[in-house]
Amino acid sequence: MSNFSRQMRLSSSMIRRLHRRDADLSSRCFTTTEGHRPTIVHKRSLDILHDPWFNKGTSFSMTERDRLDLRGLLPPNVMSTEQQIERFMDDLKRLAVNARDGPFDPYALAKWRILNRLHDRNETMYYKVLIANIEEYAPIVYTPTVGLVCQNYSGLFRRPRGMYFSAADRGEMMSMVYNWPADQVDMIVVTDGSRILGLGDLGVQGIGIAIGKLDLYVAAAGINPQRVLPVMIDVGTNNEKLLKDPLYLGLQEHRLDGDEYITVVDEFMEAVFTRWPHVIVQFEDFQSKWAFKLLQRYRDTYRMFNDDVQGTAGVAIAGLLGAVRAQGKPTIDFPKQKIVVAGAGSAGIGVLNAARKTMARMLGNNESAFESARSQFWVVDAKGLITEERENLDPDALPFARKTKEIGRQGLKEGASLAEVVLLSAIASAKKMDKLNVIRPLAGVREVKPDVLLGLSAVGGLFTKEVLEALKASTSTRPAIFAMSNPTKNAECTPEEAFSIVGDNIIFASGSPFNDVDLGNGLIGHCNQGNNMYLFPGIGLGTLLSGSRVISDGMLQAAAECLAAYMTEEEVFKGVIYPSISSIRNITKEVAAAVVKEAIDEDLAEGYRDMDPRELHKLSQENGRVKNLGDSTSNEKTWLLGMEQVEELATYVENNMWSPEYPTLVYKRD
Ligand SMILES: NC(=O)c1ccc[n+]([C@@H]2O[C@H](COP(=O)([O-])OP(=O)(O)OC[C@H]3O[C@@H](n4cnc5c(N)ncnc54)[C@H](O)[C@@H]3O)[C@@H](O)[C@H]2O)c1
Ligand SMILES: O=C(O)C[C@H](O)C(=O)O
Ligand SMILES: [Mg+2]
Repeated sequence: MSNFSRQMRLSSSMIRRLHRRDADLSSRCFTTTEGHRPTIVHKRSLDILHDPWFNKGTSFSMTERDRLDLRGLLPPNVMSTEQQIERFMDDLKRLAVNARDGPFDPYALAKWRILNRLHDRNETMYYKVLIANIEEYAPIVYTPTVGLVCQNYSGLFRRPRGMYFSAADRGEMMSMVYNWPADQVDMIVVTDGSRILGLGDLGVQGIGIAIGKLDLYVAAAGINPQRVLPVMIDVGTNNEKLLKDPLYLGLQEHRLDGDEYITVVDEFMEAVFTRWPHVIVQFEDFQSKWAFKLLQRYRDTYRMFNDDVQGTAGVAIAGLLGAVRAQGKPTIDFPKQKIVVAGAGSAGIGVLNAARKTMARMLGNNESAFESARSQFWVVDAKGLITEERENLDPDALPFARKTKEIGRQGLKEGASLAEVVLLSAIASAKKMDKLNVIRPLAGVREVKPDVLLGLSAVGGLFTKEVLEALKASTSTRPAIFAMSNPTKNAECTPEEAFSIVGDNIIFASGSPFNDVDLGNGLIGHCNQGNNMYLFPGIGLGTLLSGSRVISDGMLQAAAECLAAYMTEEEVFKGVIYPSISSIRNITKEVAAAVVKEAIDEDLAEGYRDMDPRELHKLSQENGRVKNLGDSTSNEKTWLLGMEQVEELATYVENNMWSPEYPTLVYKRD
């Protein structure tokens, strides 16, 4: 029996519940003076939802949803009209509240609503506005405002966007997927809402993040908006507030777990790849417990990747290499960097694995190189420093657990606080440097510190004054602070705090956008945005245009290298380690070209539309890219800055990017 047919067995209690609710609602809400006489409609599916005469939004009963091909096009919870009005009124009143995230924009949510209405009315115009003003509006349609949107989604929900596959749809997904009106879908971003940015479990409301990511796919990667599909897999929520909220739009059950959970996601994958065999699925904001498992489960069979694990890793590597260059050192000095990472979830572990691999490759790519690279990291999670003494240690974090022997020598212990680790890892690194006869000022232990402090903890303000003070005593010529957690209020520290406490000469990056800091005397403390938005659109586009069946480690590595090489020496020296978002379309084009090139080199490229693999191969031969990161003889020239342009491929990519222009329309009878 296939996975799919195994799931044909619906949860009967769930069905009974939904039908009971249907019956209640239809008797409550739709008895009019016209009695029960039905209205004949000549439309189905989205055409009904987009027609103000017939649309009932979340009030369509389950039987109507089935009859009118609406299943999956609405959040699963059927609402009464009273509930719909209550949601609307709550939202209307919320306008009076200063709805903002972070200190910047008190009108962020209002701007989102206006843009969203334009999105509903006229997609071409919406993307024209977004692309032309990407610096101003990316923070509205994407991080950080998208976090606020997800938190308030029940109130903000108007016209549905995307598809909802719920636990109650088990056994139905293969047919439901045909309710989506587009015959071609290139990109799906799917979430189960279990870890939305740093805001935790937001259940069905997490659909907002899939919508925001796909907005960037259209704006940055030029994916045709008619071929993107945001998806919410609603397997319930463990958010007690949402479970009790009568206006919540999702399934009000605790999350499915174990095999039950996996069979739902399996069925979804089977359904979408059956209807759209060439689609690419980006997994987004799954709690780490599932993020790694699902990635391992699907990555060799399907065209998929996990943005939080793999996209973030690439962006972090590019930034870490930028920080090395900003110190005036060659990138091959990266393996000497001492890095403290706060957060060992899907993002933190993704970054650690990629950084360790990159170091090991630079050191010769053998076992001792891997071992040596391991000792460059100190990892702190909610329970403090991770060591091999930790009980029930997550297997994904195990490779980074410090050894008992080492921590004894370093004066550290299992569970040591972040401030202790920042201070004491610095001492350890000083001792090692001493042994290596590297001259470092050792006047007092506080004089030495790690080179990098990187936060992916989702804990706002984690880099306290004490932690930053500890970092201040660094011997690094230019310590780097990556406060990568989102949204704004979850950032581990602000750039103001970092520059004012640690000093003007630091490198600073944050996941959400902050303004640069005026350091006085005409000096600017640059705030970089270290966000996976610089990579995921190019990874998706490159995969699409190469026609690769899978997304290999090499393709991800090529994307990261391309981003790292994007910045000039002059820029990194000024502390600018990531590009401006205003050039995101160009960056994405370059990243996509690098991904296509790698797919060709690995013999994975199967072509796209008229471009067959042979043609692609010819294009990539036009001018090759020197790629030498893994070479033990690599030096600055052959790695990174020796990366040649893949111009022909970049032109191929550019020619396949959609731009928002009105097409001429003509009418043709079916
Ligand atoms: N900038 C980016 O591009 C980017 C990309 C992915 C994730 N993120 C952000 O990173 C954060 C984490 O994402 P995730 O998927 O890894 O989440 P997660 O829930 O899987 O992991 C969070 C980790 O932080 C640890 N943690 C909690 N409290 C801590 C504390 N006081 N000190 C140290 N560690 C602590 C937890 O133990 C866990 O290991 C989120 O805020 C997310 O928005 C940013
Ligand atoms: O969504 C973002 O802004 C980045 C990242 O995917 C996150 O989960 O925080
Ligand atoms: Mg994410």
